[in-house]
Amino acid sequence: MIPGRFIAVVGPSGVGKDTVMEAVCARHPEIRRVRRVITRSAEAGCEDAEAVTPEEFEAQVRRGDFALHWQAHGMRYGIPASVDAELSAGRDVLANLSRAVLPELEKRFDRSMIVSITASPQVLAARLAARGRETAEEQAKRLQRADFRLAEGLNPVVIRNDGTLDEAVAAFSAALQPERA
Ligand SMILES: Nc1ncnc2c1ncn2[C@@H]1O[C@H](COP(=O)(O)OP(=O)(O)O)[C@@H](O)[C@H]1O
Ligand SMILES: O=P(O)(O)OC[C@H]1O[C@H](OP(=O)(O)OP(=O)(O)O)[C@H](O)[C@@H]1O
Repeated sequence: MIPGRFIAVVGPSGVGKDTVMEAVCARHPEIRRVRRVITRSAEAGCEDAEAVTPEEFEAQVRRGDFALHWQAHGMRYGIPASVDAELSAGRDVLANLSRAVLPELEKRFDRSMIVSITASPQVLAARLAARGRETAEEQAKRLQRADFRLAEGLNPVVIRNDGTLDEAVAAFSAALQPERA
């Protein structure tokens, strides 16, 4: 059985990662979206993640429950190691990762793919304001991190999402095809 791919979606806050991933999963029901574990209160109106306290998160780290984990925006994020079972069954999985954790990605999974979603700084600012999930100060902090450079040697598929969502999803779907042909 060929293992599935870990498809990592990355990009600056507000670029549309969650939105694009939701649309891609709707178009490709065979791809599983990973349910992340985050020390963020569930009511923050975000993706369907498992909300835990920092203490619970640390306990899971110590138990080796995560395939990947990282800190960002004053929170901790984890990819459950249970993702290995999906991959071993030949299913592709999709998750939003920090750009900083990508070097670990390729070491941890036999087959991985990086999709880097981009948009102009003006679009990012407008989208974060429209989303209204963070305070103005938090939005400014996220915008400062917008041009974080990916590590050398990675080979991301780059998809622009400053047009319509359908255009970005079509490009994402096309990027998946060669492996799925
Ligand atoms: N192509 C698009 N056109 C217009 N609005 C978009 C587009 N993609 C995403 N959005 C909106 O931009 C905001 C940020 O999208 P989101 O998926 O939360 O970004 P991220 O997960 O990268 O932070 C949301 O309000 C979303 O509805
Ligand atoms: O290191 P970076 O590549 O800048 O990413 C920082 C964080 O932003 C994303 O999380 P989240 O989806 O909670 O934030 P977002 O919706 O604002 O992108 C991503 O999963 C990281 O945890």
